Amino acid sequence: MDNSSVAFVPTHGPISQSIKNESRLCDSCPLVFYTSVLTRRRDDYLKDSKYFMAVALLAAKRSEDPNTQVGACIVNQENKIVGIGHNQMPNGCDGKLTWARDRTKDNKHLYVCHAELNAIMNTNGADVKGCSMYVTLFPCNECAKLIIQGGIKEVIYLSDMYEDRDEFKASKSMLELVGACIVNQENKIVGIGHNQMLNGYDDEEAEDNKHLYGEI
Ligand SMILES: O=c1[nH]c(=O)n([C@H]2C[C@H](O)[C@@H](COP(=O)(O)O)O2)cc1CO
Repeated sequence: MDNSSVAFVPTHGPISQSIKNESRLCDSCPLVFYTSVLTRRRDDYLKDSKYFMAVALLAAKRSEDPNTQVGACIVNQENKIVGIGHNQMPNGCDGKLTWARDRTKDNKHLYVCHAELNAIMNTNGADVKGCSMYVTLFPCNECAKLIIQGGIKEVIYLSDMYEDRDEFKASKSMLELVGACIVNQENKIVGIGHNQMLNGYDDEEAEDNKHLYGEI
């Protein structure tokens, strides 16, 4: 028998009990030969887009912001993660600056480094050109500039809670100017791909590929 396609499962424990009917005992060892279930590819594995957004969500958990935690995960064209970031105070300023929101006084917005900026800075020298960014909150106008100038081809985001604000309208305009928009109204995940970097990735294709972003 070709052992490369066979999984061994101990005869004791709940799993062996549940599969016994489909199994036969090995003559020479106290293991159950189990060939029919554990050699099949499972369908319920974490797909790429969900995994990368989950990484962004996990990164967000590291943020000390008392109001909004944001995470970002940059993925290259080989589907490898090249940068992860969350919103945080600049290095060395931790605990020394206010997290207050009120813009009329000393406030966090003057200091905080956004998740997108940190993800780009955390790439350890990797080029972000042609990469995709998974981010838990739609990028502001300043982050959109970084994304565009860095050559990131696609932004996939979860929340668009500040969509009515001017910074976010400006951000969307800039990203739309350089790319194609993919909208999945149902689960609020939207991708914006930069046309010139996606080689013929047009609106129709984008529409067809909506399913790629799935549910998170
Ligand atoms: O794209 C973003 N990325 C990002 O990291 N942030 C950070 C800055 C703040 O720490 C926090 C937003 O705070 P608030 O929701 O209280 O205004 O999220 C905010 C945005 C959107 O402005």
